[in-house]
Amino acid sequence: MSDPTSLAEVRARIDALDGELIRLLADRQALVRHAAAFKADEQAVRAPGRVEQVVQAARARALSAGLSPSVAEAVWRAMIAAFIDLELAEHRAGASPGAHRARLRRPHPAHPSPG
Ligand SMILES: O=C(O)C(=O)C[C@]1(C(=O)O)C=C[C@H](O)C=C1
Repeated sequence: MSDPTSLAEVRARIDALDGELIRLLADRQALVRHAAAFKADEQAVRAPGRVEQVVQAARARALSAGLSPSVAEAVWRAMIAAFIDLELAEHRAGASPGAHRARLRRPHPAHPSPG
């Protein structure tokens, strides 16, 4: 990666990377929602053993990619916590990923779609 020559360039490159991260996170979210549909209860949704496995894998990958392992761990723990909240909400609603998408497409009562 070439060195940026101004703060504006740094920020433009960060914005571009954020766009890629958002696309990747949307793909990850779709998989997480499918995972929720295979789980029987809240304990299975939380899966603390799996969380530790994913975090340790992120630390190891970070190390070989030149990313600080502690930054990777903090980011992964925050991301997984958010996905667990999403899975729990889906579980409590008793919804499949398809049903959830249908719910998301429905206009919010406070913000009806125009026309
Ligand atoms: O692996 C799972 O079971 C997931 O639901 C994915 C995921 C994750 O975001 O990596 C989310 C919630 C936890 O249960 C564990 C891991």
